[in-house]
Amino acid sequence: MDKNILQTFSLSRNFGELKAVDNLDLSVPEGSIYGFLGPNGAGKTTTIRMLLGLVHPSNGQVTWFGQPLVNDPIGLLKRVGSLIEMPSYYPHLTGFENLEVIRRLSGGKKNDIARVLHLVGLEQDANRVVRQYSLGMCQRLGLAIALLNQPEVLVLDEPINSLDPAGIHEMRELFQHLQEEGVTLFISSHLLSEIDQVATMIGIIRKGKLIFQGTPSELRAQYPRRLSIGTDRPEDVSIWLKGQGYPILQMNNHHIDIPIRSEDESAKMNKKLSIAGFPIFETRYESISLEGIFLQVTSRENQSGE
Ligand SMILES: Nc1ncnc2c1ncn2[C@@H]1O[C@H](COP(=O)(O)OP(=O)(O)OP(=O)(O)O)[C@@H](O)[C@H]1O
Repeated sequence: MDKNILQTFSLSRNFGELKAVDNLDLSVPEGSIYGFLGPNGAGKTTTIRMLLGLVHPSNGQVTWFGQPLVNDPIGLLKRVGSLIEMPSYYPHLTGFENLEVIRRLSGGKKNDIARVLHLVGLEQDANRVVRQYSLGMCQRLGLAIALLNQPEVLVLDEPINSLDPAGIHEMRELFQHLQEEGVTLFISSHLLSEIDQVATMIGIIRKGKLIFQGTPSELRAQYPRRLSIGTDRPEDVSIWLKGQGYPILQMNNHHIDIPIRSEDESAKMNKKLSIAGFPIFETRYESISLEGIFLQVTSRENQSGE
């Protein structure tokens, strides 16, 4: 897992005044499932387009398999499969026939189709027309197309977006299956919860900048705890907390959760709440979910930023 299959060095892209991607240094280890995370508009798609040579960087560079993309884009990208947006299929043709069209165009081998249908678990439905496919099945067909030329890496932009919970679950299992088959996966998402169970590496971007890169356990270790505050006046308390610079992780009729880094910070917060005179019936200092951490990291950047 030490070798990096993909790296970027100070990768940047400006659109006029906007720094859509700002000095990004990504390292994607071979064999990993890399979760590339960020809120909407953070710059994920622009980054992915640069990785695939579809958009020119304003600065910096991309290396695939240790070689600069610009040196041999065709040769290097042959080894990379991608799914950026839902491909347009022929709805009146079957899944198999849609794959056959692409295979012929790309000059692949006939038995490649059976291989990819098996990989994505679409064998049973291969002979149904695509207009009868669910969204999840369409996504899997897209993956099958991306896998046709036996890529060593798959780059997927928001592949789980808008799938139902069962579809999300199936897609996660598929990612793990592909990883077991030796494929490295680079997957973007705006929701950590979609891929936190399968990602072996996480990169988080916010406003074009990389604000975290590491394993899920490193992320967890960096942002370990939250304070759950019990109160009958959650609205007032949340306004006050925001004024103190705290993002709200979660709020309901009786509790507000905020991120807290240490017991000391927790004790200070207890004191401040009491001085402010809010009716607090309990405070609990507890573990935080990865999703909570993601919200914390991205919203903290939001406050300290522009
Ligand atoms: N061709 C373009 N011209 C001008 N601005 C652009 C262009 N493409 C992207 N942007 C801007 O760059 C920023 C990053 O967009 P990008 O699509 O990369 O983000 P994203 O993280 O993929 O978000 P989403 O998940 O919403 O697609 C946004 O502010 C977007 O409006």
